[in-house]
Amino acid sequence: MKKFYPYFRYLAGVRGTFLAGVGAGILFAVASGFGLPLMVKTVFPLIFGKVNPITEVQAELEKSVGPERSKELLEKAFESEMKQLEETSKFREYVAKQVGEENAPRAILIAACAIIPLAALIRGIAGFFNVYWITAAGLHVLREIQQSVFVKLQRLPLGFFSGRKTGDLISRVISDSNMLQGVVTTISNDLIKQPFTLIAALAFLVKDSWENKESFFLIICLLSIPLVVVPIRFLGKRLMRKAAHMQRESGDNSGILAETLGATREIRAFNLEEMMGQRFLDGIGRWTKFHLKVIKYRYLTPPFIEMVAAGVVAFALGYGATKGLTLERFMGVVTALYMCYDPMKKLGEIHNRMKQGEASLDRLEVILKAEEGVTDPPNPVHLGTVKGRVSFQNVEFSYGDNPALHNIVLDVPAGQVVALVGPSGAGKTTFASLVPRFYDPTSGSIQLDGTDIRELRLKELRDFITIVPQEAVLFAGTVFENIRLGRMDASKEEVMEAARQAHAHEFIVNLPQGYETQVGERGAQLSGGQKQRISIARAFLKNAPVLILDEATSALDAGAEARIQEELSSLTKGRTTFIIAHRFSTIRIADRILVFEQGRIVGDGTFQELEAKHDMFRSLLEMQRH
Ligand SMILES: Nc1ncnc2c1ncn2[C@@H]1O[C@H](COP(=O)(O)OP(=O)(O)OP(=O)(O)O)[C@@H](O)[C@H]1O
Repeated sequence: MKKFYPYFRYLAGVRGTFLAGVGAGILFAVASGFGLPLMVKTVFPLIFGKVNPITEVQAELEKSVGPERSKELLEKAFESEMKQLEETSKFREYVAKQVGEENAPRAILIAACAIIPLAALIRGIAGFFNVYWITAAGLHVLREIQQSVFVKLQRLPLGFFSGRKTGDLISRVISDSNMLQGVVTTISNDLIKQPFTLIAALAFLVKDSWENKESFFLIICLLSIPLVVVPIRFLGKRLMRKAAHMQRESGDNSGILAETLGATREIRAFNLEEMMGQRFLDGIGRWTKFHLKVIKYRYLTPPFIEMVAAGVVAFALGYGATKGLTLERFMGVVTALYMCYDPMKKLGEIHNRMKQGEASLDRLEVILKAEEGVTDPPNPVHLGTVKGRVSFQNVEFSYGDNPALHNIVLDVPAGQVVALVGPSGAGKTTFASLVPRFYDPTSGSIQLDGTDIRELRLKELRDFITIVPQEAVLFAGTVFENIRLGRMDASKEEVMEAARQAHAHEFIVNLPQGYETQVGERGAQLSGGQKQRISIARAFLKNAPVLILDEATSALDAGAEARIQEELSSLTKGRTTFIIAHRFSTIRIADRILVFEQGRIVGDGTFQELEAKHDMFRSLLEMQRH
């Protein structure tokens, strides 16, 4: 339960609804725990007054000892029953006066019977509003949690994602928050009503004990509570462990599914269908196993509590019979006892559901409590515009314990086009990732126009930088919307102009709905070259002073590639550009080339300079040419 406390602050936005729900819950509880036993105790004598054993005993006594003495004796033995009997008689007299002696029994019967649906109505309405309002408040809290998780996911450092499966993260956001939603709804249903019903029923038993100067029922009820609580706690702990396993398996299965859906071609090409199918089947098997364990621990509690309750009622029955209890009192007490155990049973279920919810909350908190790493500075510097000079000063960087860059010292004047070359794993991508602060250097600093980039707001810094990734990333929506992502306030003309610059306009207007054509998820309905052009148009539209270009390794046909190269080189004009270069042609258009090897810059110069004196560069060129 403690785990949920920090999230109660989200209730602030729905305080009124929550309090109304609590109020309705208390009304329901009092109507159930106190009202029902009281009703049973008072309505039954009205209906079955004639067969009431006290009235029979009274008649017998009156015959033998006379009315005065009989009243005295009965009052001593059945103090509360006599009072009630008196009230009942007064009520009868009153009704007789109103409707006449003849009609009185019928009127009383109708009145008494009417109390039952009336009480049910009050209880029902209060119960409904309790569930409705508390659920509304609970769902509000859940929405806030989901929103925080989503916002947090967008702020987390890239390192957080590289160690995790996307499917598992999706499962945390969707399945675990759905689980929490289920918990919130169940808890809303019972969390307020049940404890108060228990208290109200106990209050009835206290009142009964007080009036009858005998606390047997209250004591056995109180004594049996630990019998119920201990197993609830024991089973709850196990349940939480199994629920955590179950959710983990669910995350793994989502991982397998996401992987399979993301690699449909490769799976077919390598005939991996059977292997992936088996993996998924094994995953579902494990999930089913843990799910069954969760069900076992969750549903073991209610029968156990019912057994205890039935034992206590049987005990009460035996005791009542030996002590000559009146039927009304006995019925009242048994109803109150039932009203004690039913909430305990439900509270047991709540406890179990909460444990299950805690397991899901734990999984969500892995995201919510993860360190953000790259954050905005407390007092950001505002630059407005920049020319685009980029400097690295003694920059070191490691992925955890894995060093990736060593002592990078570099000054790139505004507008220079720099190609990054080197063998695979040399650190080119890492180097380029530090400029938009996807990661911060482990030591040293990077400056933009002389200002440490960590002093700028992330949003401002990233507004100065355009990234054209290896593979164009398109989002579901129209072609127009996809280009406009470069600058959300761009006009239609500006979007079209950017498309012209990227030589995309021609093919776009030939699409079925032109700029309004839906690109499909991840641009599935466009060719690789078309997607790249849209991505380049987006970069033209953004028009940022710094450009990071990750050259595509997957080759298009020679003609398309040459044209895309053309557009890319026009995109680099006037911008400080870092190209992660894979092609000879690109390396040629660069003003300057940096040669990377094992996280160090081992060569820095123009194409001609490096070709003349840098062995490694020459061997890289050789590899390119063949
Ligand atoms: N997210 C990551 N977590 C841990 N290590 C990483 C991560 N990304 C890269 N590395 C490691 O850092 C080193 C540099 O990788 P980087 O991707 O920067 O090389 P690269 O020169 O761009 O390679 P390529 O040309 O193959 O893309 C490599 O040893 C790589 O294994």
